[in-house]
Amino acid sequence: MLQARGPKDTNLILDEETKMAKGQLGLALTLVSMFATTAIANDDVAKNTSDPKQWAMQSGDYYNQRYSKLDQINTTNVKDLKVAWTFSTGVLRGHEGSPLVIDNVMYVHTPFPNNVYALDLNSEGKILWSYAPKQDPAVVAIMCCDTVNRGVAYADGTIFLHQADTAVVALDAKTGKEIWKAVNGDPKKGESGTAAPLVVKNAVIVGNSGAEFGVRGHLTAYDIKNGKRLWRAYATGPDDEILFDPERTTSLGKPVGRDSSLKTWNGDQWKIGGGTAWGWFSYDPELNLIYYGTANPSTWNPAQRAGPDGKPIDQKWTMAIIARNPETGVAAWAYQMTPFDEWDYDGVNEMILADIPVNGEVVPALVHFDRNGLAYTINRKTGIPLVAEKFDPVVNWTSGVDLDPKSSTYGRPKVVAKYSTFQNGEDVNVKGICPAALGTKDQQPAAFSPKSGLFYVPTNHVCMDYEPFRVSYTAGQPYVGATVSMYTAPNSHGGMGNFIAWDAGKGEIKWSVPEQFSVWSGALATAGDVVFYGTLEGYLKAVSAVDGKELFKFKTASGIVGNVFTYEHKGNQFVGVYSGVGGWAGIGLAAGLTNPNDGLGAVGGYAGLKQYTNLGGSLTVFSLP
Ligand SMILES: O=C(O)c1cc(C(=O)O)c2c(n1)C(=O)C(=O)c1cc(C(=O)O)[nH]c1-2
Repeated sequence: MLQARGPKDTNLILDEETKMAKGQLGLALTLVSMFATTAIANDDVAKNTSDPKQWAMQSGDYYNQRYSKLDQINTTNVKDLKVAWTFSTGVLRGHEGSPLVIDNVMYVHTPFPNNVYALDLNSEGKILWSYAPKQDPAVVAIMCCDTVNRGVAYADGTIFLHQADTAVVALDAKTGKEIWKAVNGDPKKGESGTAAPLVVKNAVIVGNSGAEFGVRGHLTAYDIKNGKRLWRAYATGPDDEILFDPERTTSLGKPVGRDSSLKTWNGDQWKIGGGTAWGWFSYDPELNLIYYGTANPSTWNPAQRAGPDGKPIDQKWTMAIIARNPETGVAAWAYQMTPFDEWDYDGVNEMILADIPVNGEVVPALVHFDRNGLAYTINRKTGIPLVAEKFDPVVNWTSGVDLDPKSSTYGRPKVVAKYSTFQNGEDVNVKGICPAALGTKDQQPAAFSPKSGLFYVPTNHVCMDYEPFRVSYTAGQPYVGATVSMYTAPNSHGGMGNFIAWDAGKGEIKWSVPEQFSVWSGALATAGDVVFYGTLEGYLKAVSAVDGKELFKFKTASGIVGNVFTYEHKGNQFVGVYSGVGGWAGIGLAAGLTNPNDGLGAVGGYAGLKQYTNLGGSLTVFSLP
């Protein structure tokens, strides 16, 4: 069997092909180029993530594989797992992400108010320190999809926290003392922070949230030592602000040319045009590229975003995967999945890097399960899409992606007119669109096992009715412009989710486990051939990596929207997960909403959840007896 590679080679020289022609964009790029260096990955992150006994990054490694080489827990004994210990976070609402484990210390974070705890694993989880940020609670009102936080990052003895109010804070991992704090955005304009930071070399990289408030999306790098801003790359606007080089940044293998974003917007709508970066970031040390996706264009009402001729217009670079140099921020390539979005299919889901066979040839792939229901296998060096297939058969808004390089619609999805929500500018309630706005998959990250060669994907099986309405922009106020109602995918198994295994070389589902609710928890694959995930009812489940057969389940205190992680301590393998129902799917319970159209349509769709679980906030850790 083909062995896929993990991240390695931490000190490579900048790849000639990915070096951007700096200076051509004028002063801004000349300035960012001053920060270019030749060493690449953060050595400490690379060292810690290569030790399977630790869980040193939210995604397990730079490749976002969420795979552990630990194999003490395997398909035979996983049924014997017992709760080893638990920890109450003292906070209710959605608990996303996971703790980190470095040098026998576990770093636990919470949703707003974003408390952090350091627990000493050598002293039965004794609290070494805790950090409670002071934040204006007004920020809660501008968080679209619950008060979630996807976890802290660690490098060089420092914990990096990205707070709800956008502050990026560096804490001394030994003492919890604040080292520096940077302000990344303005909550008064609707900007917030939920995404986990990524540390590459001397930079901590963070995105922003708020595309439901007309926020202009950006990705920003801060110096890990002092919090000084190194570069900022917007998703929309002039070339020197999106850090695209017209001649060297490519899309579908060709230079993007001048004003690649500006010319795809009507007037200056790009200034309130969304494209936030609130998902997961990955990094290839060899190519020296970071990868991330951008969110929806604002507003959700497509008629308000039509071009000057009243026709659809792309709104670049929202809804796109972008590969950037981590030292300069300059883009190597970009690929837009859903031009002129009409359904809120944000493109932010994780990019999993793996070298896998596609059409008989091993390629450096980036695999991305998009909200729009298509799974993309892309050459991560060139940005050329190789495979784009539906990962849920109910997806109906598109008949697929045109992958013919000679075609005038190369790289674009073919939209099924009936499910377009842009009906000649009229506000029509378009029914039966699959998937719903929260996509076939949302923030819940998938895992990849180099052993099986398969991707394990937590998915949503939900459809919607979508009725656009006119909305005017006021800073800091919702700028949504559509009423959505969500419901279980009709004519199927009756549940709102599936947990699937995916062959990304072929673009095929290998097996699929039906679930009653969307699987809003991140998966973990292990060398024990076991795959773990949590459910919204609160089960931690273990299934066989080979055929998806259920091997273990345990009902935790609250619904699970966190990501399963694993580590080893004193010779024993532990598996843990946060419980605490919430996130967009659980917003009804988390925020106490009952009107079915509230929570951007999720309240009605997931109303049944309250029969199974309740609010919580705890960590449950399992091991073999
Ligand atoms: O456009 C944005 O800025 C933005 C931010 C967030 C967020 O930060 O949590 C979500 C979304 N959009 C979104 O579209 C979405 O489906 C979503 C789900 C969740 C969640 O944590 O369950 N957050 C978000």
